[in-house]
Amino acid sequence: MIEVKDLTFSYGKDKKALHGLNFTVEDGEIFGFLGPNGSGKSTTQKILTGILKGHGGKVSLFGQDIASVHNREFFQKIGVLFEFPYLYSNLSAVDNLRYFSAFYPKEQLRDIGEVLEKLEFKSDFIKKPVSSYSKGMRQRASMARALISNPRLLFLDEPTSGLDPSGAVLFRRIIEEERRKGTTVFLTTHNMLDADLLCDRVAFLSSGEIVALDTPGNLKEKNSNRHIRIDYLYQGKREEKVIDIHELEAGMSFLHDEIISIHSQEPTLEDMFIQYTGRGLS
Ligand SMILES: Nc1ncnc2c1ncn2[C@@H]1O[C@H](COP(=O)(O)OP(=O)(O)OP(=O)(O)O)[C@@H](O)[C@H]1O
Repeated sequence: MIEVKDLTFSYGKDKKALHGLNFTVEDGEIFGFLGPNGSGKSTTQKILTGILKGHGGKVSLFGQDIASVHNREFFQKIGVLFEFPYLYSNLSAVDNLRYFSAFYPKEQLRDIGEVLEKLEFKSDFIKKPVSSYSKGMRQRASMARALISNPRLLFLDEPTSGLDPSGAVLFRRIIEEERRKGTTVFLTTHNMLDADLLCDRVAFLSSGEIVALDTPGNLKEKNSNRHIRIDYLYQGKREEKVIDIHELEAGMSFLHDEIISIHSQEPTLEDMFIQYTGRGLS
């Protein structure tokens, strides 16, 4: 679906933002693109969606080189939810969606009411201007804009930002539903939970370079120290012990009266990111 080969980009003469990225995103995959501020995520996303011109290397979407496509049909297959505001703030959610729907063939469109309902959009706000919405309602309207055209490829930038926990769960469910339908998703995020729960594979970006690319499970497993923490009671006192997972096969060979809990100390995706890049995600 997406093929990126030796992708470079410079802002002006001396500001090199991307240093030769190589990756592919398969059809129907949720691909996570993770990196701290300034690592080059937006630059990559803008190149992939045709907003930013003048890159080096090759970027193909749907088997076509992005540098040589100019037709509307190509971009009609793409849906985007970007962080910068791209809704008309003086229009309501419905009027925004009606306006943007006009750019797509009728048979491709979803029903505006159904999409807003799926996103649990509060009905009192449907006709109020976007400028009066909370961040969460704005995010729902933006997601509706991304989904209204039934895209085959979705670019989502921080989709759960500004949502409360139940809103984030709802959005993750919707993104998974899209995957089940066969939609390919390119997800840019700082949110490690989203990346871990949703992504088939993730790329870690640092200073314009991909420093790791694999499934979240493999990234954690490859680097796991395979330790287990045991909390237990001995002679009326609470104690804690960290043992290697293989020691467990010999049983609980230390003195104890009662085991309280056992936790595997698997690294998180964020631990892995820090290990690969030496930096956190903020
Ligand atoms: N318009 C611009 N002019 C000059 N330099 C830019 C411009 N936009 C981005 N850069 C630089 O390019 C590099 C990559 O920036 P980019 O915005 O792609 O990073 P990012 O990972 O998306 O960061 P964030 O998480 O803050 O959005 C940074 O060093 C940034 O300062």
